[in-house]
Amino acid sequence: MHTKKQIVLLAGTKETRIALSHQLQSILGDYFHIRSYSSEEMLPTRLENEIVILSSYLIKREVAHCLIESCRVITARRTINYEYMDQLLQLPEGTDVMYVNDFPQTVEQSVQTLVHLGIDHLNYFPYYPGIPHYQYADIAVTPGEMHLVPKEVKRIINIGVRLIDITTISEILNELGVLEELATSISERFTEKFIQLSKKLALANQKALQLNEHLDKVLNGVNDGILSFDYTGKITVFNKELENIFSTASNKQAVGKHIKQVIKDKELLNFLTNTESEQSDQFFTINDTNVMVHRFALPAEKTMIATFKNTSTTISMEKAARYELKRKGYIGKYFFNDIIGASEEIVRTKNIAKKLAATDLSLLIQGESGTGKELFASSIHNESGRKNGPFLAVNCSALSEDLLESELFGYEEGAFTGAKKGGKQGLFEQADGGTIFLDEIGDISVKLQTRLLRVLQEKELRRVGGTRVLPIDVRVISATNKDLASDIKQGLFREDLYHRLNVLYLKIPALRERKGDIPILLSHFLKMRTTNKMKVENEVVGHLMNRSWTGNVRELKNAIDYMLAVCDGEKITVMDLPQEVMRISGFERSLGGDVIKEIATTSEELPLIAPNEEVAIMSCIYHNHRSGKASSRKSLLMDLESQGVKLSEAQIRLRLDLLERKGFIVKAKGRKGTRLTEIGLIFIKDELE
Ligand SMILES: Nc1ncnc2c1ncn2[C@@H]1O[C@H](COP(=O)(O)OP(=O)(O)OP(=O)(O)O)[C@@H](O)[C@H]1O
Repeated sequence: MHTKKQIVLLAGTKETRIALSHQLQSILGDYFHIRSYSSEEMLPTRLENEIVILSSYLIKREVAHCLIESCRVITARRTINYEYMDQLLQLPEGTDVMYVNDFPQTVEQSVQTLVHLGIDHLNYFPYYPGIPHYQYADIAVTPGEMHLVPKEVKRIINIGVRLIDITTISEILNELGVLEELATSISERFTEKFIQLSKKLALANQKALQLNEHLDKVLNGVNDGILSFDYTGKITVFNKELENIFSTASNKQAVGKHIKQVIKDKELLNFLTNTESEQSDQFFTINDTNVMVHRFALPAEKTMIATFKNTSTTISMEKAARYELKRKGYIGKYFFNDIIGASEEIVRTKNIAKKLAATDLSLLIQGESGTGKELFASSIHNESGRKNGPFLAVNCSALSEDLLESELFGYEEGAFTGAKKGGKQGLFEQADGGTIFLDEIGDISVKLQTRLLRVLQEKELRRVGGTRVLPIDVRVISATNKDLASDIKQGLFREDLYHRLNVLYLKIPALRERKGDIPILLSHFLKMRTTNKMKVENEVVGHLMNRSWTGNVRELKNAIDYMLAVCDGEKITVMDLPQEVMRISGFERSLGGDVIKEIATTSEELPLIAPNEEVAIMSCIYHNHRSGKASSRKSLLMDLESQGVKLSEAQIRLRLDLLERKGFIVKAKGRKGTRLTEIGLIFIKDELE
């Protein structure tokens, strides 16, 4: 049997032994048997008559004891492993790197080899264990000696163990007497390696080109102008939008030029190039286009970047976004100007509300039903920093607990039977970046209170049936007409939630506390509802003023709508008042003469009964009624006189007419005389008590 000739490889470390024996195996393995040892592991005791290859002259002394003179020793010259060179070639020109190896000599040799091979675009700083001083760099390059790299280094490039060079390989082949035979295939093998490396680099280059083209498209596709230039002032990016703003012929022509050749506006140039200034945004008008310029530096790249935002496009984009919100109904309809009233109470409340709008804190609005809580919530949103975001109003008492939960927090697909495919966004998610108005918050169940508390605390939510946690940025304005403090005492409302909602507090005054606003609200709602110039009888205003308006402005608005519907022509008379207004206003009389004068310009001059006269007449009719007598004008004249109220018969007739219009009495001719109605009876009994 033909036995293969042997070669022995002696190396210092195990890693070198493996790498070099692998290299020799791939070249000579078909012809020779290769044994390998390292001094780090175990060396053979004695080598005789062998062809021995030493990995480096540095190990000569270490291995001398096992080499007999009869051995033919070849010390390998080593070179870098081309397979990994692409990593170095891809580093930008002038990059600082530390070159790390085990000894000063190996470091020096390797760096020299790299430079000779043309990999000379990097700044190499030597490093080996025990080096007295060294220059630090973020990147370390090492031929497999990763463990020697200082810890603080950010990136390590392993270029692999240095391999035996082609001259040593030739020497070995020569020694073995096979140089002629194998020279061609071996040099082809080396060439193949170079081709592989070139291929790798070409591919990387191609990828970089593709990426560049892609980035070019992205830069030219964006709506903003983008400019970048290096610290010498050379323009590196000048996108299409910028070409439009500056009306330059082609953005390609600007790239490579000095910034001063392209931008002539001194103030803009100064803003872009002044590295001392901390200001990063400034407004400019360039060729009639208003732009907001934002600049920032990339110090590591020695580059300045500036973006140019066309403000009119931004405004129309904002308008489009607002339109979209409006289409969905997610917009605050009311502004502070829509809150009508000149009373001290409402003016003060509006002033406080404007201040609260400037903050981003949760707010609890308290007020009776119909006082305008939603009006205030919407106005606060529209005056706040969130005004361009959505405003969503939810009436918490209008929905069942489960429905309200899924409406507020949304749900994932399959959360419950009937859940929509793909799940559903909740109102909180849809209000992101804006304000959610939770009306009638006092009506939500304890379960929902707990969920809401979590959302307010964590500023994130989980949809019903979901595990994903979604961050949310929503200002919560809640409102109630309940006394939440007493609900807390009774355990109906969580105190911790109350404090979260009630960071800020606003109380809206009831309409009866600011009756002076009634005539203004009346004329406002009339203007809103009709283009006709309506006349209103003074007495109507008197009745409106007398009522306590438990339903507040909403109730007043409804009453006005009613009167407009039933009135004849362009005049609202006392006959048009809704019955309940008539009935109750009798109890709550606090007629203000001034107010009547205010509205008098648009109303018919109708005399009113002075309150004392009204009560006097009504009490006379009442006494007659109790003793079963009818009241005639004549008897009333005498009865009134005895009470010290002096009125002529004609004056009494006029007043009786008015009392009849109010629904307090019914006049009949003859024996029946004037009688009290049910309402009249209630009124006078109440007055006399
Ligand atoms: N000061 C005001 N000026 C003009 N309109 C008002 C004013 N206050 C309330 N309104 C009107 O009254 C109606 C009720 O207002 P809003 O819905 O804001 O009251 P609310 O307090 O939120 O009621 P609820 O407690 O029933 O939810 C609305 O039509 C609103 O436009």
